Amino acid sequence: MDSSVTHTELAATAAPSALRIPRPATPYQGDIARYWDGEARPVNLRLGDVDGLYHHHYGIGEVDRAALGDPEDSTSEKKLIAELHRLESAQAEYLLGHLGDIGRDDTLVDAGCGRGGSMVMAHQRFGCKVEGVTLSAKQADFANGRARELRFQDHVRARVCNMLATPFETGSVAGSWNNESSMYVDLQDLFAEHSRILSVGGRYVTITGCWNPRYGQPSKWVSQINAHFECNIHSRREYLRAMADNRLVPQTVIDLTPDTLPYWELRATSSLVTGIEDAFINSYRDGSFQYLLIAADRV
Ligand SMILES: C[S@@+](CC[C@H](N)C(=O)[O-])C[C@H]1O[C@@H](n2cnc3c(N)ncnc32)[C@H](O)[C@@H]1O
Ligand SMILES: CC(C)=CCC/C(C)=C/COP(=O)(O)OP(=O)(O)O
Ligand SMILES: [Mg+2]
Repeated sequence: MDSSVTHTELAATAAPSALRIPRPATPYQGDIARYWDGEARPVNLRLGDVDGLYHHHYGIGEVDRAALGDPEDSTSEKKLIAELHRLESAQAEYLLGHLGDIGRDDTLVDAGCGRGGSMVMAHQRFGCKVEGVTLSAKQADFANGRARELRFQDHVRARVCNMLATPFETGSVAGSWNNESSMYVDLQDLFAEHSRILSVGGRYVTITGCWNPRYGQPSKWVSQINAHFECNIHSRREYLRAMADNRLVPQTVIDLTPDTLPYWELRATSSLVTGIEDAFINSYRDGSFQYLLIAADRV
């Protein structure tokens, strides 16, 4: 990304989203739309400024200590931001790697697309069309602005739309995903809509935080995360039950909890902390909260 163009300038150039729904379906969705319309955390914008891929999800993988250099060095903050961003982009690549064989003529759907970083990565990886939906007009405008910047606008499009009621034709989608966005909706409703738009044999993937039924009930840390993001974290059991009820049969379930802890431990040392780091670290460590990838086939 041209380093002279930062997110602020870019957002100013984004044309109004041409695709808006009249209003959210529930008062809660109106609150979530306002949350994301108002979100401008440095931890998200400074990381996205590294290369123009703006994420609202967390990282996985080992920290590259060599890339961090000397903590006393004047460039250490910049290197730390780049490393956190690398881990967040690695998470998106990992999700995309579980979509299976996607061709250039296929369509993918990013359900809860944020500022569109994963959509750009999906188009770069598969050459296909990528449709994104978000409740936030600001996020849709930003994502479409980035797509124009990259001249991807013919293949990457975000719209303001409820992921539970999308305009996509039944059976028209080869792959779809929720990247840290399933905790804002009812899972039966969510998987019914993914099952509708996916072709038979299509692939659904989610990376999500979920509370661990072995712990018993949501821990206080999980409650803190819910309050911080105004979301409603589901249990691992609910995911698998709602998928099975909607013709989505898990092909892979991977516990990424050990893989995301290094990201959180590094983030907790940065100047970009938001105050939620301890809740994630403590809940991952005490086993009450898990970070999962689930890939399922539409049968
Ligand atoms: C934590 S962000 C994740 C964004 C993106 N998946 C990423 O990985 O960067 C959650 C996203 O879910 C979207 N969202 C929440 N509820 C939604 C709904 N009912 N319909 C569409 N989008 C929704 C929000 O607008 C936001 O873009
Ligand atoms: C795993 C769970 C439960 C995630 C909840 C959804 C969420 C808000 C993700 C990160 O968004 P963000 O990147 O905007 O958050 P932050 O500001 O903390 O980086
Ligand atoms: Mg973030």
